[in-house]
Amino acid sequence: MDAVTNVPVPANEPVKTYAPGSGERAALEAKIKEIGGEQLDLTMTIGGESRLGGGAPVDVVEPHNHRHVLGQLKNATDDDVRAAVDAAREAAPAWRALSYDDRAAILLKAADLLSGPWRATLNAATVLGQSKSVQQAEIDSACELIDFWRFNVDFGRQVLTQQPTSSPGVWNQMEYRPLEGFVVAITPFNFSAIAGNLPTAPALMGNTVIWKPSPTQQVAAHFTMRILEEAGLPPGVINLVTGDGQAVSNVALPHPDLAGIHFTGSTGTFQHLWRTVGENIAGYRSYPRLVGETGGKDFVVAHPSADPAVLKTALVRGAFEYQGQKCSAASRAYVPRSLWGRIRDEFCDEVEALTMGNVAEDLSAFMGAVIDERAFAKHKAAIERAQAADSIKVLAGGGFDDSEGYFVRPTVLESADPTDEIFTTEYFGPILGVHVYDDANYDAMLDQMEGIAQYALTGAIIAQDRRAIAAAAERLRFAAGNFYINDKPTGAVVGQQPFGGARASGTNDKAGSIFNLIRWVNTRSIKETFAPPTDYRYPHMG
Ligand SMILES: NC(=O)c1ccc[n+]([C@@H]2O[C@H](COP(=O)([O-])OP(=O)(O)OC[C@H]3O[C@@H](n4cnc5c(N)ncnc54)[C@H](O)[C@@H]3O)[C@@H](O)[C@H]2O)c1
Ligand SMILES: N[C@@H](CCC=O)C(=O)O
Repeated sequence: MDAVTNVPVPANEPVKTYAPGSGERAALEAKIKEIGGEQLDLTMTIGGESRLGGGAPVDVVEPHNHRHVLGQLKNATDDDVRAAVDAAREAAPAWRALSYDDRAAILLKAADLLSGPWRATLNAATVLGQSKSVQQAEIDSACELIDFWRFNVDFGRQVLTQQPTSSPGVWNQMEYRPLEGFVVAITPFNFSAIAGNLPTAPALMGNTVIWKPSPTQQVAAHFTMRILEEAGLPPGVINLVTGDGQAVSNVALPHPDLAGIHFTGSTGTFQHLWRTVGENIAGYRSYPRLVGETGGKDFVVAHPSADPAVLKTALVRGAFEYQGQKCSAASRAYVPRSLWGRIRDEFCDEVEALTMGNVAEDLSAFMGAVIDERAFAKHKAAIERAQAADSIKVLAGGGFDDSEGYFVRPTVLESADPTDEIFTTEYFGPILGVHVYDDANYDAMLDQMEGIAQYALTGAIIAQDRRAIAAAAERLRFAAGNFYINDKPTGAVVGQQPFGGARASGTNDKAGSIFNLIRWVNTRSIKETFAPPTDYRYPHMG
């Protein structure tokens, strides 16, 4: 039974349309009604047992209708996290003793369950809990998560096949052990796919995990855990703890068996986690692997040769889909004066016309609400500052209303000062800063914008002149980990555009790729000599 197997060849999950009258739309509507009509107990799962955390309760609400409570979680306490650490350590020997194929089969089954019977549930949870439009939910909680699970199985297999050469009389092998200890996965609110990928990628490579989702993503995280259980994930392999993460910081991060952190979220939180590890560095059994994908100040650069319709579409979709709450969202644009004069009014009219509302009731809406009160306050403050600044013109949007949901209108700000904070600060909302440059200053503009923000996540060049494209690609080589030519800077697809950025945007280990999975193994080189020497003397000794 020790055959070296091939794993199924992965292909990207097709995106369903949810057109009016379609079967998938009817199934989604029914699930939205069902989940929206319940009050869920958003439990932890520790050692396979579901129970509520021991700390303060947190209501999880619909962002577009914040009086409606979807369920309640309780913050995990230090004792809860200690129990999760114990469960992860207990489950580790049996989990790593399973073959790669056995572990992979669980993720492949989870992908099939999500592609079929669980699709409407996870999409409905993402629409309700994170205020994604149906189209944005489908590309995230269905397609991207299915892709992560199927493609990672193939990428992990490729890691295992990397073997050294052997000279005559010797057999050299590379063994891929899991890390010695447990991995902590801490996940953001904005992508159900990222939340599902971060704990399962280390688990696939044989590690056991403590998973701490964002409270505002907990409804979808809750169902993700149920899918993994139905797929056969043994108890203790992934232990879900709920809440704000304080107890994880207190208990799991300084633990001697912390073997790695798999994080996606803000730059500030990642730096806090890294600092905590640094402060405890002498106490660990091994150096913890730190993998973190964080913030962005993503750009669209337009050249005078750009196709105006391509530019407008890249800006509208890139900046405002999912309310600009993608780490990849276009939040600054550099447009030549000649082109801006031609597209500005039409572009701003399109932005003003974008539909925004209760995405769970109106499946045709383009946008929903921003995630919570804190995000709303941040965006409101940024817009009010811009409205009060002489150097900034508010060209579109500028409105906000939190009476029913946390609604912020898609907003376009123009400033002649390319150092203003609208070009440097991640607002993580539907706010786009535009700087208009003189056509003759293309090169100088590239030099200025290259390093003005601390991030290097995504960026796009919109141009038809090949020399202009080449100049942007070269000068902005280190300004983005994902670079797009004549496309929006969002919407990376697993297996096609491995995703991640550098500088303050993260460790760039490219989620959903072989480079990420390599971080979750600890290699052992084995040399076997078939006819070992029996005399210590070398020929030159005579
Ligand atoms: N580069 C990427 O791939 C990528 C993808 C998605 C989101 N992001 C970034 O994520 C951010 C938005 O997500 P967010 O608001 O959920 O980020 P966040 O940093 O506020 O939270 C991320 C996670 O960290 C947890 N957390 C916060 N403080 C903690 C602490 N002291 N100890 C332990 N856990 C703690 C949160 O509860 C959450 O689970 C943006 O900056 C965005 O750019 C980056
Ligand atoms: N991978 C996603 C962004 C994830 C961050 O929020 C994209 O490419 O748009």
